[in-house]
Amino acid sequence: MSGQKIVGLTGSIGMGKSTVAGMLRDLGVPVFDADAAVHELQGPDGALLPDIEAAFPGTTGPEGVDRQKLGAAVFGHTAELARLEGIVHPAVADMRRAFLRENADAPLIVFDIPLLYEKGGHEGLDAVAVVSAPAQAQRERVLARPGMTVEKFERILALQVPDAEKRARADFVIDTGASLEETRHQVAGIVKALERAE
Ligand SMILES: CC(C)(COP(=O)(O)OP(=O)(O)OC[C@H]1O[C@@H](n2cnc3c(N)ncnc32)[C@H](O)[C@@H]1O)[C@@H](O)C(=O)NCCC(=O)NCCS
Ligand SMILES: Nc1ncnc2c1ncn2[C@@H]1O[C@H](COP(=O)(O)OP(=O)(O)OP(=O)(O)O)[C@@H](O)[C@H]1O
Repeated sequence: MSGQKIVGLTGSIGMGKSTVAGMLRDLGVPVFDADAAVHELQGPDGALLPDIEAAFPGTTGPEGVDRQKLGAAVFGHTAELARLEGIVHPAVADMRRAFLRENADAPLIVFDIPLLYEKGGHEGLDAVAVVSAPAQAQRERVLARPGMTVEKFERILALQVPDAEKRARADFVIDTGASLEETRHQVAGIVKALERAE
């Protein structure tokens, strides 16, 4: 056995997961970013463009997937979202396996998986860390994003396992409701604890 620890990092929309992933990388922890994998697969020359165009005509172009258009086609539409997931998720799983092979020697690695509790993906994880903040902070952060509307935010929230349930199921909760420094401190503490644990 290598003794390597694999930790899942998750959290609902706008909770600060990407920010925490950046803090982990700053500490030298390799982080697999499922969202970045999706962007690569859907970007210019992305491997999934032909399949997505066939399933959702008019949603791709030279720049890759038009995320506004594809989002409008799937968020709030169960069958369409399931169809898109059937195209995207197996390809992401392949990229995750490749990442694991490339980082076989790291004592601690993190899988940043936005939909860990929604779609599964616990297999092979030693622990799960949930990034969380008060609902009001989440709402303000998300609604400040370009292209976001209250309607879209609420549709996405309805698709996600509630924050309270994520917190209850997690091994670690990282609170992003206070300052970035406070969050950085929590992240460093968790990394230390995991690297020490046998
Ligand atoms: C439809 C797409 C193109 C819209 O892109 P857009 O940039 O507008 O939104 P983004 O990806 O940032 O998602 C916004 C929020 O919705 C959530 N969300 C995305 N996909 C899903 C889903 N399948 N189920 C529930 N929530 C989802 C994200 O976690 C995030 O909190 C994109 O979300 C997509 O391809 N989704 C399907 C693939 C998938 O499941 N990705 C999630 C990570 S593996
Ligand atoms: N203490 C904190 N920890 C983390 N993020 C914070 C904190 N305070 C403020 N923020 C801000 O909150 C925002 C969180 O956005 P981020 O992209 O990290 O969220 P996310 O959970 O990855 O979102 P999504 O799931 O929608 O992709 C950032 O703009 C970040 O600067």
